[in-house]
Amino acid sequence: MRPDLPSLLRRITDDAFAENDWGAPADYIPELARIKPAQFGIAVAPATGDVMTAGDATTPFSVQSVTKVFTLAIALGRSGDQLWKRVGREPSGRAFNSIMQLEQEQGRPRNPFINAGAIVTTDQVLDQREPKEALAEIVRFVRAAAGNEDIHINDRVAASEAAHGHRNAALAHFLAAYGNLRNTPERTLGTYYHHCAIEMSARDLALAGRFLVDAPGLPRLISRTRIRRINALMMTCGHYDGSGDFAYRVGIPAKSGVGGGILAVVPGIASIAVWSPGLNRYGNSLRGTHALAQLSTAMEWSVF
Ligand SMILES: NC(=O)CC[C@H](N)C(=O)O
Repeated sequence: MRPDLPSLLRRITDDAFAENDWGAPADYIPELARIKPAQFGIAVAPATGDVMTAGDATTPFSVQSVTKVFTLAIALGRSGDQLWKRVGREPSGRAFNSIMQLEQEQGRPRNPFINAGAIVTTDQVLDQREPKEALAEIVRFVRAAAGNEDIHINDRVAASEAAHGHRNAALAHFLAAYGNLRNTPERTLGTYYHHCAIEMSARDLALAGRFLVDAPGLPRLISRTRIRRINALMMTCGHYDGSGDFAYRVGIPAKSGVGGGILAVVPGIASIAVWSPGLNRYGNSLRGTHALAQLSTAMEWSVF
């Protein structure tokens, strides 16, 4: 028998706080490095009924790479399958910020969820517009999905990343060298850092993820075909070189970010967000991954 969800969320949260090993926050973005690791929040937004939360579920955090899901939806909405000429749909088997593969594969990133692929997606969303117009579109989309007009970009986090963004700058320049960037590396990177610096709580993120659940009555921001495809990419590529292990342990489409957030989707059933800022060796939330494994096992939510 499946357990009662609110008490399961409380139990998962108690288990997280009983642990000693929280992992380490991202150290290459100074504004994120100083966040206390021992924090944990979880939220489940079911297809029908109210959102349920436990732990630090209303504390805002930097969603970082989780925004790649939203920018992908927007890029596909603006230019459809044209995007796939510039970026692939295969797992990379490499770290999110790997440079080597991009050179080997002549500037066409493996997928839209590694940094190189997300920089291309951002460039596509930017089109020939001013960065602030593209950012306004991204923030509007996220606010509409979450139903919260207060969601915003933390400029300090964006500036902190820009000041230390040598690897991303290298990736953007590689892309430009292979003719796979339409805007200057500086403009595209500035836009990319700012959308990565969107801040919201686990509760808001779970609500924002409902557009990928595909159930009657939920906000319909993109077509069903696109929902299915974005979920497929989240399943295969959402955790970088940890994607196989995540599918094995959790078994649902999900996207992580170095701010410690993970957005996960149980198709037709619920959107889930967890946040715990300490990361595992793949750069994915350590306690967050563990919590999702507990939740999907107890609820029998694995799609397999
Ligand atoms: N995995 C992540 O969340 C990485 C996002 C971060 N902004 C970066 O570009 O490095």
